[in-house]
Amino acid sequence: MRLGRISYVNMAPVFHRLEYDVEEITGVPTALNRMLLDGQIDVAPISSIEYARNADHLRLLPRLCVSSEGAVDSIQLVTRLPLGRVRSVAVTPESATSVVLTKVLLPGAEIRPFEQDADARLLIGDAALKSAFEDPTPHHDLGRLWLERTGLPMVFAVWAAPEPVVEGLSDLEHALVASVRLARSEPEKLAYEASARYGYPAGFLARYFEKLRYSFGPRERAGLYTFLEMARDVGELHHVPELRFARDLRVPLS
Ligand SMILES: C=C(O[C@@H]1C=C(C(=O)O)C=C[C@H]1O)C(=O)O
Repeated sequence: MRLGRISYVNMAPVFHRLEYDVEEITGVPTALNRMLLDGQIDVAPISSIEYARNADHLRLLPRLCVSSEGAVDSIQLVTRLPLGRVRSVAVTPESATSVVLTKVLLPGAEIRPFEQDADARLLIGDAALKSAFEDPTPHHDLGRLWLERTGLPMVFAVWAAPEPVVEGLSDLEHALVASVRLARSEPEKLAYEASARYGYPAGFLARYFEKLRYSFGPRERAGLYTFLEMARDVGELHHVPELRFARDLRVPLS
């Protein structure tokens, strides 16, 4: 099975002790989004907005997502201006969901390619973590702004598989969930190993992993639907799809 892996430290808990035979295909979110839709990967964590745009031929893993309830640390809008005065945002090419989240939260701002000058810059993943750690310019955490606006968690990524789904998908999901559980039960080991691999201080990473959520429960699903409705309202989605899960395929047709 070809399994996508986001090239950021946010995947460390999911792959902490993954006991399943997979070929790992690593990339930034927009690269994994494209590879999954092109059929080069069997299952991957992809940007939640990209799932919604292609929901009619994808199935979701029901137990996993990448979300936060409040500050996430790794999705940052960096600007010297007060947010209310930001008229343009240069966005990282690695993100799909957070670009739309920026449009939802700052509907008046123009979105520009990363290379261009703008009032603010949108960073995600390890670049956002590093910037929040090193750059004294004010950073606005989009997970926190989303919670203040809606009272809900923000779902950045979901695990999706193209239909017909690859065999063994629910066993893989079980193995991913077991890895996250084990990671949660030994947070120091997780933080030290992730620190050795990704190069951030272990204590800093331990705090980061506490903010990230991987279980895809009712509150996360409510947060996702709310985000998709708001994405539709700003013209970034034609319609809000039903969330269709891989598990549903097990129900016998009769
Ligand atoms: C929390 C994160 O969420 C990421 C944000 C994504 C996006 O904006 O499209 C996609 C995948 C997630 O890994 C992060 O990587 O920092």
